[in-house]
Amino acid sequence: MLPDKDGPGIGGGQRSSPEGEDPSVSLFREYLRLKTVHPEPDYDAALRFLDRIAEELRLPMKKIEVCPGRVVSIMTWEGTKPTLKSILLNSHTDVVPVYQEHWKYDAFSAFKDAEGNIYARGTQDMKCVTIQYIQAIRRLMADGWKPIRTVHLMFVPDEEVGGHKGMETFVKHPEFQKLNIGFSLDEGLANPGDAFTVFYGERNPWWITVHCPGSPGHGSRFVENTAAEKKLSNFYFRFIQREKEKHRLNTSECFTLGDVTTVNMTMVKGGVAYNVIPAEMDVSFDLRIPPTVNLPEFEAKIKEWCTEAGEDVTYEFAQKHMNQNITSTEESDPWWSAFSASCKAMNMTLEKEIFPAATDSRFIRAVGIPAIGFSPMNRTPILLHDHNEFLNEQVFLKGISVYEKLIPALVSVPAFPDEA
Ligand SMILES: CSCC[C@H](NC(C)=O)C(=O)O
Ligand SMILES: [Zn+2]
Ligand SMILES: [Zn+2]
Repeated sequence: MLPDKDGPGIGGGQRSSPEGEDPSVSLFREYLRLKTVHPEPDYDAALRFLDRIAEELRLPMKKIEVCPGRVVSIMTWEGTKPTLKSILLNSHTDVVPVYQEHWKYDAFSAFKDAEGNIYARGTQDMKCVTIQYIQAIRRLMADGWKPIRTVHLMFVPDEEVGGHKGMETFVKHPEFQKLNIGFSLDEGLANPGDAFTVFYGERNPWWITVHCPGSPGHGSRFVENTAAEKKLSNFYFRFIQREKEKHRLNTSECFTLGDVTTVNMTMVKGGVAYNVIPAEMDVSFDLRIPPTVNLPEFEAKIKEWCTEAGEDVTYEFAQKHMNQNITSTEESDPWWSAFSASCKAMNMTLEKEIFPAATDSRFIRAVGIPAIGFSPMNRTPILLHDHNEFLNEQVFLKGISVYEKLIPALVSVPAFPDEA
């Protein structure tokens, strides 16, 4: 017996689904209620939920504990030609914290308003995509369709805190090699217009802390060479004044945020009292650098700005991604051609961009696997990490139909000469 087309199959039964609601929406809302929120995500709840789905779909589920308490789980739908390269459908299970006082509803209640807008942390980033993959697979199974290439649904922890105990470590694991992945899909962003955005690369995240030592003393005196005044501000202005990037972004028609460098001062530390000049001030920056920028040259500039600010000014990295691989979106590329043709057949307009922030796709691309960032949400404001994150149920449901076409298109990419 095949799983039911929409609702849970064996052992399922619709759980607490409001009258008349699409079972896919109910499943989505159930997943949104799991508190996989940092700093202490309830990953066990997510694993129990995913175990149940694997049972319903009758798919084997592999679990690999990449770090203590950090499990990557993989459901595998074996293809009829399992030696061919597989398709990875990746999603992260964690979500970022909320400022509950700024939300209209409880951020973990998955409240649905009269317009069908579902409010919860993770509606856009990226619990929607997880459930859309699952429900598309469920429908394809119910139709009796069989994949040629193997499909892996992967669920990873800790994307929101840099992926060190998640995808970054897992791509180096022998179990990752065994998956024999040829092409990967992962998260993208909503698009407020009619089009859908697809991401073929990402800016490199660099998180830097600059240490500025200085002369201490009494807060009432003229003190030379203080940490804050002479060094920190020197460095900051050198850094920011050289950034003409906002102007470049605003004056070029074809640029999006992913094409320019951004620098933001995000943390300042130092000082013990109003009247004690601190012996050191530390300032941290979040830099995002497009794949076209020469990274060693960029770092040389940072070094120079430090030296100009003061001989003893130093810096250290908390995050330094160096790989600049991008995924081909040439029509001659078989993966892209299958992806874009399938979207065209669904009358979807695609806008190709560099992702302005960072996702786990950067680790996938870094090991040489093509990856596209795509969350099928159009006519939706970009609200990831924001207050009142929501997704409309109709947009969500449309996304399932999109994957129902997209997955068969990707698994049907003919064997490459080296796969035969
Ligand atoms: C650099 S690791 C943190 C990942 C996070 N991703 C997103 C999509 O917000 C970010 O870009 O800040
Ligand atoms: Zn995300
Ligand atoms: Zn996020």
